Amino acid sequence: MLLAIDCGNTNTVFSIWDGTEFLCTLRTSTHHARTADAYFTWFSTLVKHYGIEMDITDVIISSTVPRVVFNLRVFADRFFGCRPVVVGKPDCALPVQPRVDEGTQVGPDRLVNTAGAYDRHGGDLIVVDFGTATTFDVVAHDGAYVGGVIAPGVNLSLEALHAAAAALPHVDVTKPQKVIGTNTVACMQSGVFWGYVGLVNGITERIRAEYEQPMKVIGTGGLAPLFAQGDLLFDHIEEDLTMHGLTVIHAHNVKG
Ligand SMILES: Nc1ncnc2c1ncn2[C@@H]1O[C@H](COP(=O)(O)OP(=O)(O)OP(=O)(O)O)[C@@H](O)[C@H]1O
Ligand SMILES: CC(C)(CO)[C@@H](O)C(=O)NCCC(=O)O
Ligand SMILES: [K+]
Repeated sequence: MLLAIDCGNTNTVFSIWDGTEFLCTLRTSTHHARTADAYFTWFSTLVKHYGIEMDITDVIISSTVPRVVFNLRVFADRFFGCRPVVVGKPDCALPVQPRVDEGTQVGPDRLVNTAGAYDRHGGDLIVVDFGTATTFDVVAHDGAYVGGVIAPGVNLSLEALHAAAAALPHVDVTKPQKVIGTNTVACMQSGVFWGYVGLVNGITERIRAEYEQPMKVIGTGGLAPLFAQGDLLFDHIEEDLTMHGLTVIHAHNVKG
């Protein structure tokens, strides 16, 4: 069985893949100081809770936070006796090499999303991921990552408003009843919700114009379904896209 680990700047997600389906998906906050033993205590407790027969032989890691990789390597080695595949490291092969400016370190999560989306949909795609940042990844006809867009994340924008303006409270993102807010919270929610609907619409439209080929738009990340309520933003929404991409890259490395 494969353990796929996706470390974002905010959350780290573990998923167990038995070759056919994901048996469970576990989420914790990302902390570089968490030790291998702490990961295992948390992980084994939840796996037992869900009654899963744990038989992990392989581990693959994608991390946008370089510092967490050390303890995750120790975790894989100590508890599963394996050397993990780490996306973005020289010894991890990608199905297709990215085509970007020399010296650019593309976020591993974007490479993983690219591999997962190309496997399911073929090329000429825009993948929109609502994580700590909102990213747009352009996937070429042959499955290469060829660039994209990085915008501030939804929760980050709300936090920035709260942090910078004394009278603005902390609010959660949601679809507001009306565009014209009649209280502070409703005004902030409208700004963020309709602002991001406009951002996604505007950027995908401009990417399409620049790319000059028909493209499909795939939404992923926890907030994709919420924003899809605002407009026809996506051709598909796939919450497990990053995890799927990890299984694709792992299979590519085992085979290679
Ligand atoms: N299934 C879900 N339904 C509703 N909200 C979700 C779901 N999964 C995650 N979220 C919320 O959506 C937001 C985005 O989650 P997501 O996992 O896509 O990115 P993140 O963990 O915030 O960022 P990163 O991956 O960069 O660490 C988070 O606030 C999270 O709490
Ligand atoms: C943009 C984020 C933070 C999104 O998780 C991540 O992909 C990252 O750190 N990227 C590095 C820069 C780049 O992708 O061009
Ligand atoms: K993510």
